[in-house]
Amino acid sequence: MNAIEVKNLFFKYEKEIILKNINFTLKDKEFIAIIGPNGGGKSTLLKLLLGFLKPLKGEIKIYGKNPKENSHIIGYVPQHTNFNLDIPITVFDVVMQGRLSKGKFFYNKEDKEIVKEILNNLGIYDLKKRKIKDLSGGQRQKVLIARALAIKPKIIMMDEPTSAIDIKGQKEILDLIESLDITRVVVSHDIKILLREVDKIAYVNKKMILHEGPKLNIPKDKHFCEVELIDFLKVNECGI
Ligand SMILES: Nc1ncnc2c1ncn2[C@@H]1O[C@H](COP(=O)(O)OP(=O)(O)OP(=O)(O)O)[C@@H](O)[C@H]1O
Repeated sequence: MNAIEVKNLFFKYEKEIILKNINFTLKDKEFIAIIGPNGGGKSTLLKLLLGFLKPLKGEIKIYGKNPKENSHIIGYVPQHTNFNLDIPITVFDVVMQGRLSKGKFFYNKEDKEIVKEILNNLGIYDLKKRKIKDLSGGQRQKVLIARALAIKPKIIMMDEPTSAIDIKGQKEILDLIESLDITRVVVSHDIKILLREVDKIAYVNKKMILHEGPKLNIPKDKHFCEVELIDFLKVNECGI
């Protein structure tokens, strides 16, 4: 069974069509990067995959079901810059939200162990008592990834995970995403993601241009260079 199946997907907010005839599939544990210009429809596509928006036409299946029916296996990482820093909440509490999001108000010993293990795996165990507002952008992003992983998802969807983070933090976040042994959908402005072990690249600008692995070699891939991506990369040759 495919992790994601999108067939003939169309979407519009008001009159203007935002996404037109989008088709793609993603297998279990694959990694897709969704790139494209501002306003091209990347976040809208992510919201459709998450079940936050309904297609105008077409079909989306996440592990064989509608996104809403399978929301318990979808981890979502919003942009860390949207985090409300006025709430004096600790790292542990934020990550624990991932265990409590199924109508459960109290955590048990097992939940605590799961959260501890994730904090350890992500190298942020020492931050567990720190307030979110006192963390760097990169640390905050790791906490949001940890929260998404706490639901034990089969698939994780991330919106601009490296935005507003310094270069060292960006590398750490990309390393972390690469190391995850689950299906990954990452919307990004950051073309460095193209140099990572992605299985597919979707360039979204109303329509989608899909590039598939097995191993991507963007600079040498003439076909991909010739399409709109070259404008996006803002270079004359398709080097990154
Ligand atoms: N809630 C909304 N109502 C109406 N139009 C919207 C809404 N959200 C987004 N749009 C419009 O839909 C288009 C696609 O927006 P979207 O946020 O999906 O693009 P994006 O590729 O994620 O852009 P960016 O890279 O700037 O985040 C844009 O023209 C945007 O103005």
